[in-house]
Amino acid sequence: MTQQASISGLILAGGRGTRMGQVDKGLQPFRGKTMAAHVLERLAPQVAQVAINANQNQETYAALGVPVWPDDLPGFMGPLAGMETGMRRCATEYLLTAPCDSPFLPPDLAERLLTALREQDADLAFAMTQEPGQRPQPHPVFCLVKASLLPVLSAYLAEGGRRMDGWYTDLKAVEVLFEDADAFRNINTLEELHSLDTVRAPRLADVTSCLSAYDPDALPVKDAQRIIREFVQPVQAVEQVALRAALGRVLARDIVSPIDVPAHDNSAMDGYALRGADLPADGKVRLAVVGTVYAGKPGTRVPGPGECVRIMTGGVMPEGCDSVIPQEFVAEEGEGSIVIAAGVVKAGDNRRFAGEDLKAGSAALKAGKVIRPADLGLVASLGIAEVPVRRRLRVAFFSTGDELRSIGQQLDEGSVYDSNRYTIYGMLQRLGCDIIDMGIVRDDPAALEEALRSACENADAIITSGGVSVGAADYTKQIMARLGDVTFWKIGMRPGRPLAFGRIASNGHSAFLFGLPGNPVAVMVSFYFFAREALLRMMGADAPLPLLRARSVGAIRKKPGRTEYQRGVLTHGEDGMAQVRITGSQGSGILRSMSEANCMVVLHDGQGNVAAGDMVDVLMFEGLV
Ligand SMILES: Nc1nc2c(c(=O)[nH]1)N[C@H]1C(S)=C(S)[C@@H](COP(=O)(O)OP(=O)(O)OC[C@H]3O[C@@H](n4cnc5c(N)ncnc54)[C@H](O)[C@@H]3O)O[C@H]1N2
Ligand code: MOO
Ligand SMILES: [Mg+2]
Repeated sequence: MTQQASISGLILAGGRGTRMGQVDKGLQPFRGKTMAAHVLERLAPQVAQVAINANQNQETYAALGVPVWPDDLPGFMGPLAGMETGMRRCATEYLLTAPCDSPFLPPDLAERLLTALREQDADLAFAMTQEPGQRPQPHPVFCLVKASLLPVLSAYLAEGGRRMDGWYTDLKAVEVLFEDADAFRNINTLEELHSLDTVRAPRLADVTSCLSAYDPDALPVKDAQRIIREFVQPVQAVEQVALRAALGRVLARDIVSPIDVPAHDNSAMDGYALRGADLPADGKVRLAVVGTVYAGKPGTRVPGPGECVRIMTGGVMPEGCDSVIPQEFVAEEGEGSIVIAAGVVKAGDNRRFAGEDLKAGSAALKAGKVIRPADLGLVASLGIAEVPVRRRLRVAFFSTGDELRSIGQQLDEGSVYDSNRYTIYGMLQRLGCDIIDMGIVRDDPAALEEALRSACENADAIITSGGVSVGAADYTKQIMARLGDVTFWKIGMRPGRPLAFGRIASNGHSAFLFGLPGNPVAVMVSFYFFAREALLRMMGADAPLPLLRARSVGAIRKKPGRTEYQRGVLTHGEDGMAQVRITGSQGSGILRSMSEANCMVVLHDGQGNVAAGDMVDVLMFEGLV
């Protein structure tokens, strides 16, 4: 959907929440965030900017990253006072209001209200729904209004008017019918809020029940990936950032080109612009040179038949010219004229067309793209200074295990330095997440519970390592299961067999959880093949894992029935073909062979032993986010 540049959004959160027992409605937790955050996520993509009208807890609202405006008028006059403030303060032609307790508002609200308002030349437009067999239900708080009507509303309030549908009796208002009545549903009581929260959130069992054969103790890699993919949900919040700051971020909306690129037909060569009709069929032709065009300095002279213009690469094609002969192909360059031989260039050669790179109105970049250097250049070529990106994903992580020591601590008998927190840090950093490193957590139920709860309350996703297999001192699984909807898998793969996955909740916040196995190579493999895609999905990105094909230098032993990931080094053979050899020992605790590798060989479920010379799939580490 396109952003409506002429509309400001205003979330009405100025009430006192009497029906919710004096709590601030907009700040009530609902499916992992506040209600106001849900409304903001839905409204922001539809308008140029959003503000929140709130008369209490303003700092908490401001943390959502948008301006907070209290009522300009005193005395809690209700939603109209919020609207009045919005109309006074907004910098656009129109204001669109939505209440803070309507987390399902339609994604095309702004577009449809604006279309109706303009088509019917009205002053304001608001939503209306009609359920079968019932009266039409107007929703005047979902209202698009001309900001210039402020004096009308102010006068109504000054006379003591308070009704949402009372102030516009002398104005032209249009009602716009929306099909989905649920989209306008507001949540008035805490019970309603909680019941929706539990009823609507998908449960793991709903997802796993779609698989024809589901065995958590022997789950194929593809099934685990599918369950994870279907269960996680993207964060919705969008922020505008300066172009350079968008590198590595996920584009939230399509970038539509406002101009043709290039803007004019121009020359692809330094040479002479001419009329194709003047090119000789045989022999030679002499053309008079009547001017010079530099890039950025168009000529004024329109060459006639038998004439040409000296032109530089990028120079605007003069009117009437459709071809360019590069200067080195000109047979003779004389005083004020050139000679061209037949067959050197054809009519139309070396001319670049306006809009051949991008046409005005076409999507230059699609939402979901992770922005790379070429994309920065492309957006710059359109003259666009800021781009909408999804907010960064917050990921908390910690290691579990009593044997772990942090760098700087004494390595006493039987202990090991914690390396997983460093590999996980590196992998998350490459994905562009905001990371919260929570250190090492002891194998102690209270400590684990506290760490998981705190992670859950502060992050969108949690990554832990260790404690997900069957060991005696592992409380991790118990606590995870207690805090939410978590399942424990044995995946048909090596390394990385045990994996915990699900969602946990604490104090109204929820977060997706990836409990990765403790072994240092297993943790990386599980991250790359499960967590990576899920986190990218949560970031709103579309970034599939590209596998290459390479010839295996040696034979590889492989059991059919499970996926094996072997560390490899990819080079090029004498014939120029990609070839891969396995690094030494493949034990799942041997990090050195992971560090020496530049790729992983992926041997799929059905595959058996690989003979030297067979082709295999390979995942390159370089360039992997
Ligand atoms: N009887 C069975 N034993 C094991 C099974 C099994 O199915 N049955 N699975 C094995 C597999 S496969 C793996 S992988 C590991 C995973 O175990 P946990 O996730 O419970 O991890 P831990 O027991 O805590 O640790 C395993 C191993 O990794 C070292 N480790 C842990 N965290 C770190 C860290 N942050 N930095 C460095 N090294 C770490 C830890 O010291 C252990 O050596 O279970 C197998 N056992
Ligand atoms: O598969 Mo474990 O994950 O061998 O190390
Ligand atoms: Mg263990």
